[in-house]
Amino acid sequence: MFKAFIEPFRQPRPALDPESLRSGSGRKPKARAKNWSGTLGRIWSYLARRKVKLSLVLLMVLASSGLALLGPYMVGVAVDQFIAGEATSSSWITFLLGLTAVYVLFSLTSWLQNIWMIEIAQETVFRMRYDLFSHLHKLPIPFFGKRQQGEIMSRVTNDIENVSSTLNSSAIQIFSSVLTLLGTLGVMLWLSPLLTLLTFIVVPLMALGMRWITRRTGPLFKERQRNLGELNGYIEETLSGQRIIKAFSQEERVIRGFEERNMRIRISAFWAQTISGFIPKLMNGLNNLSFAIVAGIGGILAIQGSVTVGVIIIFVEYARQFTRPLNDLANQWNTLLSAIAGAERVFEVLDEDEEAKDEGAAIALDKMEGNVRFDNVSFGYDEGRDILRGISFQAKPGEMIALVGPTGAGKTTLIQLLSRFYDPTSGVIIVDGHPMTSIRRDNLRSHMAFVLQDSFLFQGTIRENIRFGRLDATDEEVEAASKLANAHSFIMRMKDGYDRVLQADGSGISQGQKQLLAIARAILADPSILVLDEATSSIDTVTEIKIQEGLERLMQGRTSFVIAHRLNTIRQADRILVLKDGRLLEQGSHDELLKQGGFYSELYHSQLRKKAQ
Ligand SMILES: Nc1ncnc2c1ncn2[C@@H]1O[C@H](COP(=O)(O)OP(=O)(O)OP(=O)(O)O)[C@@H](O)[C@H]1O
Repeated sequence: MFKAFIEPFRQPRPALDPESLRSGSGRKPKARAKNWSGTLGRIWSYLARRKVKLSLVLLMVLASSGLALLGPYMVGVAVDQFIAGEATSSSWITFLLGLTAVYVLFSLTSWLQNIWMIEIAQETVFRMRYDLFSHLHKLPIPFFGKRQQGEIMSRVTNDIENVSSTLNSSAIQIFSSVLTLLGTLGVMLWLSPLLTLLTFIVVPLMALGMRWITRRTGPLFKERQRNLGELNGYIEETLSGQRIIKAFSQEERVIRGFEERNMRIRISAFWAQTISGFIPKLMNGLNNLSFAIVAGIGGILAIQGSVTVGVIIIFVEYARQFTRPLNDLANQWNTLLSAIAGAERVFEVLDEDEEAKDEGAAIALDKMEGNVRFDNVSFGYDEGRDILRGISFQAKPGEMIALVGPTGAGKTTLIQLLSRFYDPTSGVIIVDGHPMTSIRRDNLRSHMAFVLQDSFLFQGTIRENIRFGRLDATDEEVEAASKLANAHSFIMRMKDGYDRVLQADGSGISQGQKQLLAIARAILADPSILVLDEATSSIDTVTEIKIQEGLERLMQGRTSFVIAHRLNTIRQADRILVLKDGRLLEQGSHDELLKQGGFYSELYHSQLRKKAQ
């Protein structure tokens, strides 16, 4: 009967998760935090926004930990009263009602602490995620140039998720485990120091046993993780390279490769789990040993009269109870470390300097003529290594400027400066008579549009993708732009027409069609300065003519910078800038440059020869 009341307090002992044993007693943190206190302080600054609720949570944790101790204690006291013959029917009823109240309150306080903490944790990560995402969009382009996209993604998703799950459960669990351990120890010492010593006699054995096992399973789990990582990489690689695999009939070989890797996981996982499977058995065995010691020696002490039966019952229950927080602590500790390391990685990004603010007196131009002058401009991504050297040229409004040169010459870099993703290390870029740095970035970019080789499409309808050029454009304007871009007819042939949903990776639409959409988008944006990156990939002649027509319409009346790969497409350019090793080697019209008989003429003739072959 008493047992029925005690049970609710005895939370199911978590069988140690073999996964968590990879690094000893808990999940191995991916990285250790470098600045513990600083990071904790910053997490606190988020949590502190909900001080009142947080205080309530702490109060509930205190209450539930206390109630978890009170239950077994009341049972012990009642047993002593019963043995001493002091129990009356009214004291029984009081006891039963009291125990029921303790049980109900325990559940209530545990429930409240959980839901309030989840609320606080979710709000905290909501804000962190928001801060991180909005900060990411204020960071300058060089930040992205130096990092892998996947790595940044992992900070917004995995690292934040790590903080979230730790705040949700681990933080409370660690706090309540410490409280329960200290409380249990305190009450036990107060009741009987000797029985306390006997109860805890098995703890060093548990620690030694765990160490012995985890030292063996740790490397096995690591190996399994490595094998798993290898398998995941293999799956990703073979799925993305599916066309090539099929084209070269390599399916069998790929499946054999998978089988080998799959088998390696099977073997390492078998040993890791078999050996770590001993842990719950060991814990159980030692727990029972502790139980037997307390019951045996406690029984002798009870016969001698130095402790009561009630005290033994309390000890037996507490002894069963204290392994839970011990296990919890072991399990949660590394999760906590990993979350702090995750939070640190999030704060690292938050500490990155935003794109420099525009100068106080920065101006916004209502209209841009498109007059661009580079005046002795030099630039390098890394200090001391110039990529562009002393570039000077002028583009008058409406002119078409072509950039040519071998790969790595600096054509894209020049465009990056024009868009002010980077600033020159020396020299100045003048737009419509104003140094570029004195024009507000957003204003400058609003007068520009880009049609790049690999035009980016968002997941959404064709209409939405075109409207990205000007968000307030009407449906009619979107269609008019598409007609000018030569995109309308292929859109209308598609199922759902303008409402056809495109995938972010651009699947379901050809490279040429993507270019036509990008041209429509740029026409809609109606920019003064255009940047075109000519497609290198082969596109069928009909589409190429369409693209060319669309581009010509787009370029009319705008200053255009065209990165050209096929020299015959830029013969009509007003000026061709020939770049080589970051220097402006030659500039002039097609005919002028051919007459000069320099590098351009060499390039042009070599392309002609290749075509003829
Ligand atoms: N983010 C970057 N950080 C450091 N170096 C870079 C970066 N981007 C480009 N570079 C280097 O700058 C040089 C010029 O590159 P850029 O992309 O401007 O050449 P490009 O003329 O456009 O070449 P391509 O025709 O192949 O596109 C190259 O040596 C390249 O390695």
